[in-house]
Amino acid sequence: MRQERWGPRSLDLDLLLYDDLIIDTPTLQIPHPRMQERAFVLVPLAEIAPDWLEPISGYVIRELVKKVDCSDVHLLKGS
Ligand SMILES: Nc1ncnc2c1ncn2[C@@H]1O[C@H](COP(=O)(O)OP(=O)(O)OP(=O)(O)O)[C@@H](O)[C@H]1O
Ligand SMILES: Nc1nc2c(c(=O)[nH]1)N=C(CO)CN2
Repeated sequence: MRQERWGPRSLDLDLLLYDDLIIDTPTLQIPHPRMQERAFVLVPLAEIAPDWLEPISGYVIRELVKKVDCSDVHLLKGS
């Protein structure tokens, strides 16, 4: 539970992609509408699924990650 939008909460699950489906309902949007602008989503996603097509933009993840500023996303030391 959390008190404010984008504030701390115990668990946050965001569904990013499901195959090449596009779903747009009041309670579920897939692809996640803000994934394209989020380096903290795209950088790790590009590690595991670089060739996955984001069906709204028509770009694969390895291309989307190049379009955002990734300077704040770092691997933790030792990983
Ligand atoms: N792809 C999706 N993944 C997760 N929740 C979704 C998705 N599409 C729609 N929702 C809806 O969004 C609600 C969660 O909204 P919430 O305000 O917690 O977003 P958030 O995770 O804080 O921010 P953001 O959506 O920007 O990552 C869920 O209750 C769900 O109905
Ligand atoms: N760094 C970071 N920023 C966010 C995150 C998140 O998981 N990490 N989740 C958000 C809403 O889902 C919004 N902003």
